[in-house]
Amino acid sequence: MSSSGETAPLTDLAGRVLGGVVVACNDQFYAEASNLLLPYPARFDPDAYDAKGKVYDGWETRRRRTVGDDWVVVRLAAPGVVERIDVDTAWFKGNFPAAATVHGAWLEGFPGPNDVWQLSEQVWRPLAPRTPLTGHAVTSLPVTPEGAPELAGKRVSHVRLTIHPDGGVARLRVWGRAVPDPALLTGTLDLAAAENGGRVLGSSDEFYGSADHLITPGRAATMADGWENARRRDGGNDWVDFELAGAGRLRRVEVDTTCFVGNAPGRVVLRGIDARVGGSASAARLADPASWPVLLDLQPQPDTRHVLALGAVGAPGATERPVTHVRLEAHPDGGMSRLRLWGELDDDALAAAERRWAETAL
Ligand SMILES: NC(=O)NC(NC(N)=O)C(=O)[O-]
Repeated sequence: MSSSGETAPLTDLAGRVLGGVVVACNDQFYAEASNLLLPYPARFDPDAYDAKGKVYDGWETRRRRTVGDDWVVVRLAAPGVVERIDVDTAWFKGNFPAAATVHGAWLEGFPGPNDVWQLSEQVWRPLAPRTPLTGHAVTSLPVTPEGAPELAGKRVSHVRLTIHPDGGVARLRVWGRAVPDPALLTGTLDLAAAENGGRVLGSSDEFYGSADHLITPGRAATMADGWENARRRDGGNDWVDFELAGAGRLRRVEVDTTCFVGNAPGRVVLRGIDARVGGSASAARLADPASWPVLLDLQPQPDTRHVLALGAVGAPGATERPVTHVRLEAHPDGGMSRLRLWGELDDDALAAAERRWAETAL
């Protein structure tokens, strides 16, 4: 899922689909903290009760009878610079927290729940100051130099949401830009993958499913886990634009229509450009993706993972030209579960990733 604010689209770095995970929390008596990261909007069944009480789709702690606050720690799917945090109290109307505070930390390795409990308070730096919440509403907490004097513009691996003093939160979204470890960007990798720094810049239509799903890890379990537009009736075609992890040459392409049985595209076209080339003309070229050179023109099968050597089936020269941006066209419409663009970063793109890693270190 991406969020387009006033700037370029952001990635939900905590999202479960991408690989975010709850590492620890101090209480989840009524409802499990892992629900915070689910991709779909919180559900509510007015008649659902269990042995503990009302069933909620979110994280809910018990009513505190001691001084203190409740907290949850989330490992981000990819390290990144956080720009905004959304705290969604959907359906928590008489039991939402009075306020929330968010901290971030850079934690090496893969600390487990016991490690997190033992962390010194000093490792947690403010990301968003204490902010009042309201019931059944999303409160957006921007990360600003004032509210996050140490972390604005810096990468974190974990965030901690503190609720004051207790209550329920349906969803937590941590919007930002992934900053992958450059040590993981060598060799042949998926240059479109969100965890490698690729992102969706825009799409024609996400009526049934987010285009961000195309670049998440693993394979789709159901059609809900893919990109799906509505049936198109105007003679045009649907599309998704991607910015890659950096400039690179593509070798292999994976066009995965798994789970799209009666609604896969009739034809898939991939186009790509190197936005670094062309000087002042490059902005105009970037703005006109329908004119980018074709890399691949394919008639895919439904419900099939097509793994293709671009040198063999792609357009002439498709593996020779570096690309920074790719457009996926679905003709005339239709859904897909994943798009993988395997290749190598150019030396200068890898050097840029190394600089970004260094600049964003705390
Ligand atoms: N009706 C409720 O939601 N009550 C309590 N919560 C649950 N889950 O039952 C509470 O105290 O917040």
